[in-house]
Amino acid sequence: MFGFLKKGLKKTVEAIQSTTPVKREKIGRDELEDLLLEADVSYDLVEKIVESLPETVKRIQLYNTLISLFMYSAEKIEPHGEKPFVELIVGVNGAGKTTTIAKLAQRYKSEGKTVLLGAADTFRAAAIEQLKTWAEKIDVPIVYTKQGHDPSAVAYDAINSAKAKQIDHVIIDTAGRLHTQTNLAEELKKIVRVCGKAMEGAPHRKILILDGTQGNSAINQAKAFKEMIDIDGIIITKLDGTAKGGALFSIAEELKLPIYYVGVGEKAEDLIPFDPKEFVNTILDAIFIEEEENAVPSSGKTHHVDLHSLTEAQRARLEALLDKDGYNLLSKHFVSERSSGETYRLGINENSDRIEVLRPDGTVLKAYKAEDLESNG
Ligand SMILES: Nc1nc2c(ncn2[C@@H]2O[C@H](COP(=O)(O)OP(=O)(O)OP(=O)(O)O)[C@@H](O)[C@H]2O)c(=O)[nH]1
Repeated sequence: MFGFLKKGLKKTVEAIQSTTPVKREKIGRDELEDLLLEADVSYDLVEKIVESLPETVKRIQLYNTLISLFMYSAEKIEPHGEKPFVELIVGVNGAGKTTTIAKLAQRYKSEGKTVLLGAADTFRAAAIEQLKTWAEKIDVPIVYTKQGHDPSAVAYDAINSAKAKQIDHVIIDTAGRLHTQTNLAEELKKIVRVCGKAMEGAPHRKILILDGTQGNSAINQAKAFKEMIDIDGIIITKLDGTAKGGALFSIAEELKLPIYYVGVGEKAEDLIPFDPKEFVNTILDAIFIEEEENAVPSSGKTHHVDLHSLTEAQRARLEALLDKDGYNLLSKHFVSERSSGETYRLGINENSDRIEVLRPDGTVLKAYKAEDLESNG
């Protein structure tokens, strides 16, 4: 799971690292302000975050501030009682609604649940076709009608069909645009009412899909949908395609809604549950040296290795082992050894057979199994 979010935040992490290329234990407020803006956290929120922090900020202090922005985190709603569990998906055209519906359906299927789709974006023929294509691809039933027909009727039929067949989940697509905004609001409200008639309590979740590449500019659009119908939570798509991942902080804070999932690619499996802790830590990993590794002294006798004396193969292996960040950090400090007199070192620990990257004070930054380096060396 961790790897998936990391992949989704790759561009955001790169944006942060363009401002702060070397990881550290503390960061100054000004620099922090720059990197948060670079990651598309909204200006007002950046001010608010920075104001609450001291002049130099430690990882744990920033963690506490950032995590509190996600206090509207998602409760895990377990479908309970009567089937089906009905989800209504709303959002503007192009936000990734159709793809996200397919991803959700795929997720439920992989959990052993049955799913039925409702194509209630009857405004555009292409929307119906696109959802039908996905339904076929992931092999789930779909209820649809002709373009221009009543979308509420589709929602009603979808729920009834699922009730009759004892299907676990119904996911209903809706239009992202109609002739006017008022029409859209009326249509969505009507669909909600009709879902409630088909099944008490439905729709169980009204989910807004936001295009992650829009960053903060998606907030006003989200507020408009929130006013139309009472949205329960958000899914942010296309996180992989943007350096604006920091906008998730502003989105969560401004809308006071949980983020259920994030989309990190175009394939059906590229939808991952949003975990605020993992999100904050991935951002912090781009800035700070990992906290739990702080101040762990090296144990045993360490035999230092000269980076420049490694063979090409060992170097390549080391680079793969330490990951780019670790290797770059090591090389950078190693090269500057003579000028600064302080260097991060690579050591082979004779007692534990570990390879250790040591800070200038002798504490361990990272440790790896020695055999991993030697096997290919
Ligand atoms: N990279 C990436 N692309 C995505 C993601 N989610 C959706 N897309 C792409 O975004 C484009 C728009 O997605 P759709 O699902 O067609 O959007 P929509 O909101 O249903 O659009 P309409 O059908 O026009 O309402 C498609 O090319 C998708 O493949 C994601 O998480 N990552």
